[in-house]
Amino acid sequence: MESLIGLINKIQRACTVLGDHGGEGMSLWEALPSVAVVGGQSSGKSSVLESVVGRDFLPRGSGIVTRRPLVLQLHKTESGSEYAEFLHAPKKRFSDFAAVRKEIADETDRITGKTKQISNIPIHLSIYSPHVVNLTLIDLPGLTKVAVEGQPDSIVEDIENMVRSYVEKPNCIILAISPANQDIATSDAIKLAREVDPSGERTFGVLTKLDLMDKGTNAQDVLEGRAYRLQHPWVGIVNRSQADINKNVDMIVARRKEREYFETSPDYGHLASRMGSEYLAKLLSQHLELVIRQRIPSIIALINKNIDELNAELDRIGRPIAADGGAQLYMILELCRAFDRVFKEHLDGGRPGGDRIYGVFDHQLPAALKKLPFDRHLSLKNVQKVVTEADGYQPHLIAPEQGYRRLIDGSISYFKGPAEASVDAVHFVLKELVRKSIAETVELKRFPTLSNDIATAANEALERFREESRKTVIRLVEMESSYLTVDFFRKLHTEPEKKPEKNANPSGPNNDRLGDNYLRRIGSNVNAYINMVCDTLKNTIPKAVVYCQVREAKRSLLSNFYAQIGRREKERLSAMLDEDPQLMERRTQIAKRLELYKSARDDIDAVAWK
Ligand SMILES: Nc1nc2c(ncn2[C@@H]2O[C@H](COP(=O)(O)OP(=O)(O)OP(=O)(O)O)[C@@H](O)[C@H]2O)c(=O)[nH]1
Repeated sequence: MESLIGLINKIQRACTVLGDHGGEGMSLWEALPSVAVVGGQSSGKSSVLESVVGRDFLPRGSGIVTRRPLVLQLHKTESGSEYAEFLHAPKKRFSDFAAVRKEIADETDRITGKTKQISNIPIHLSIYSPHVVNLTLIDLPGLTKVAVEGQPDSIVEDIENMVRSYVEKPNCIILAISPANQDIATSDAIKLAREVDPSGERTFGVLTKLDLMDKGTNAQDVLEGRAYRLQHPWVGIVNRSQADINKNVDMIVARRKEREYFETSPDYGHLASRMGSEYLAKLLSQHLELVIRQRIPSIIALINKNIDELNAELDRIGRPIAADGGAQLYMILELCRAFDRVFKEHLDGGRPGGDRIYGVFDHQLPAALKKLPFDRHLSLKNVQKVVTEADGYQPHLIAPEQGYRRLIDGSISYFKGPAEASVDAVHFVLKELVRKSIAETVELKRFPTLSNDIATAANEALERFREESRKTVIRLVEMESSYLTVDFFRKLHTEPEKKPEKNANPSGPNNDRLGDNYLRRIGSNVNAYINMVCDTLKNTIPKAVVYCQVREAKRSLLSNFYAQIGRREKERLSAMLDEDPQLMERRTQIAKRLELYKSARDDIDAVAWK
């Protein structure tokens, strides 16, 4: 049975290491049964604790000495020397209890400063001794009614709130200390206990200073449960008086004297076997064990629930990454592939965005082609200018071959603009899809560095594809200039030329040769040819763009990147898998917690069903 309390001690210590001392959520700490010592200032709390332990070790002084909760874990040893250990200084064994007292005071100041502030972060002290029973007690600051000098006015309320935060937990056993030389109706401890535990099932009433009661009065009414009823019997205590403390009266001696006091007391002799600090310690220990045993199923359930939640969170933020280079490379490749999958889904229609590429071909390109200034380029005036210039000093005899060529070349060069614009438009769609795909690849979320690297590599590749695509579409346009479709012009020749209407053009034959009709015909011939070229390019530019950019993006967006990382050193691979430091910290925390819960579960399994 004793090992049960030891078990809870162990879990409590682990909770403190993890920074779990209650607070938000349902923590393991809060599920563990504990005994909290509550009482007004000078009610005798420290004295009770010390006589339960059988040692002087608590700081004494005026004002609020206890300013942080002290979790006191008593471990019964079979034999050997007595010593104490603090959780915050695990390697140090204290066998001098005066030094323990000093360490408690120093450690209190470490968090609260030398001010008279209070803190709810507990100090953990373990005492190993053959003279104690296994028990965990929490010493809390004494309830007070007024702030003393140097303390903020809020201190009265702050202390009460802190004490309440401990005792209101359903798993807290309340050791309510009241001095017998005060009316029990005015006891701070009873007042608070009644508030948080109205039925009195987890409150143990302790009456101190029985020896200081006025002559002729006694506390039988209280101790026999008539003055204030609790589920558990009241325990009367006689601690060392201030004079005893000053005379350094030994604890063991004090215990003996206390025993004698009850045995010989005319008022309490009949209750002697149920009075005194030794009896109190046994009573608490037994009760604590009982409570722990009752709580085990719910503690296990809580542990399991916490384990499930932590595992779920780990799944969400990702498990820790492997340490060896091969595994890291594998992981990077897997992550790249995950990204690539999402990217392809965008292009292939599984996710939105790929259709915007078709929008470029279906809408942007035709609209740009339509806007080209052919009407200006093939205006009568310009046709005349180009043809005349091309003829030079010797006007053409049959047909203005050079003029045609110049007009056609000039027109075709206009196609470069829309062709390049299509390349750019598709480039930006692809870039945007890369950005989106990275954001949507859940596996990548935890790796900002790798996400960045992938984005850079993908964008570099897209830039290369764009350059290739640009060259190709320009080439397509230039090809149209380099060799004209002969058939088109041959057919023109066979069509009968419309006779100019009589008197329509009264000018001479030379004028007629470059007359409006003649020029208009040249213009419309060129225009018809350009329309044909335009129809061709409207079809071939998308083919070139898809071939050079979209198809390549699907096929080899990260090929260069793969080749690069394949050659990288292990250090650079781990650097690529760098994570958000907060996330890494959180994962470490979760791992620690998981370990605590799992080992607690194992420990409980091992002990509870013996
Ligand atoms: N005669 C006698 N004196 C007692 C008894 N209990 C406590 N005292 C004295 O009462 C004074 C206060 O006792 P503490 O144990 O320091 O009380 P506390 O509740 O811990 O006080 P704070 O830490 O100041 O809140 C000390 O001088 C004790 O010696 C008792 O049962 N009999």
